[in-house]
Amino acid sequence: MSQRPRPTLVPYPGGEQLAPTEQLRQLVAFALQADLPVALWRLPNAAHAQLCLSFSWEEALTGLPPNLEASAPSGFAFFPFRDSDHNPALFLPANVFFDSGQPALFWVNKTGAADFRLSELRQFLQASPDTASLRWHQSPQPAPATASLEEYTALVRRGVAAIEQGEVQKVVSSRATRQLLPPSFDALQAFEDLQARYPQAFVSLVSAPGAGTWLGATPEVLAEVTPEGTFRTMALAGTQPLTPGLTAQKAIWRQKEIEEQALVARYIVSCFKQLRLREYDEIGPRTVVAGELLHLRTDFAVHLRQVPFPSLGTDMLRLLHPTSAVGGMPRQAALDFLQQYEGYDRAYYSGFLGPVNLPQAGVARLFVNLRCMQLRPTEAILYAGTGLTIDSDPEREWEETELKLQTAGAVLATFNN
Ligand SMILES: C=C(O[C@H]1C=CC=C(C(=O)O)[C@@H]1O)C(=O)O
Repeated sequence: MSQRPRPTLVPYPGGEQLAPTEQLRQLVAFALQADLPVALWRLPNAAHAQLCLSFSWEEALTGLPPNLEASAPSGFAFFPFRDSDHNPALFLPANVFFDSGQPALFWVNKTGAADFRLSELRQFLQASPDTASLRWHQSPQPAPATASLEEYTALVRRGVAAIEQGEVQKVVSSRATRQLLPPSFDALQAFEDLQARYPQAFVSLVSAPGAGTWLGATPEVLAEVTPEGTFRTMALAGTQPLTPGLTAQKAIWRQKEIEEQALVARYIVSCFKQLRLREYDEIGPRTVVAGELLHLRTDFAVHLRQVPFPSLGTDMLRLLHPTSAVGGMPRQAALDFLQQYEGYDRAYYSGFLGPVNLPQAGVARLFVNLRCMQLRPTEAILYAGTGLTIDSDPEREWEETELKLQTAGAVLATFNN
């Protein structure tokens, strides 16, 4: 990978007359009509959305998890659950970066075809383009198989049997479901809606040739390197609905969820051990709210300036994905089980995504792609999974997927009204 080029700040043509959401729409419209990849996101608890646009799709095909060091290229990582020709691992180089909190300008990173594309982009923006209908990228893969209640509960029973037989300790089964898009559906409006609904989530909308278009609001950090030089990750597992009157403080957890989450925490500790790192902070497990759900979460932090592990973020990322919150334990046995029995292609669901060195060098924010949907021209494919343990009840696991599907799915209903 090439070194980080220095960004140039460019005034946004006619930006002062436009709302930032309209500017985002224009930049997306440019990317889509030029067949280029684009990513939009809003960080947890942040006020503004950001955008990364690449001037070349070929350059986005990396095949490798991103490098998180400050000297590495800046861009947006979009990684599948399983890297394959069907679902390529992407790293969208940040040829253009736009922060809707600073709408007068955008950044340009000059690599490859940048000069030519930049003048094309300027002309496009100056011409006040019609952005009413956008042709989002569509995955070349067929829509995945969807599991009925009977099929999913059979998968859960199989998972429990594999645990009983000692083949795996925990496995996270999942399913997809298809829902027709309301005629008035608008992906950018849905992206806005998710931001308003879930201020603490990482909200994203990614559209790339070969991968299709994905929208989601995830609560799970996979790997972060903060501006203060701290590496962070979390063990998030165990689910119960946030029913009226219930609060995080009052939640009571069953043995099943406690064990399920403890396995994820133990897996993270085993990754630190593999790297021979002993100095880490561990806080939790605590109950946290994620939309209409509660989870158990343990937070891990490493102060990078106090330990001799300069590439810890990159090394941990390679060890963590896919974590036992989306695959299982032991990792390979759980992944083999899923490959054999899950019966559909997860694609980018339970992969990871987020900005790296963007906008600030040395800062990376990567999240597990949960509570998400794939958008196709007339339908949305929604995805959800549940961690199984020896005590799993199949119908209850189905119910849990139904609840998780509603997190992102809630935005579809707003277009029906
Ligand atoms: C796999 C998902 O959630 C994971 C994260 C939190 C809680 C989980 C659980 O309780 O099973 C899952 O491990 C999903 O949302 O599809």
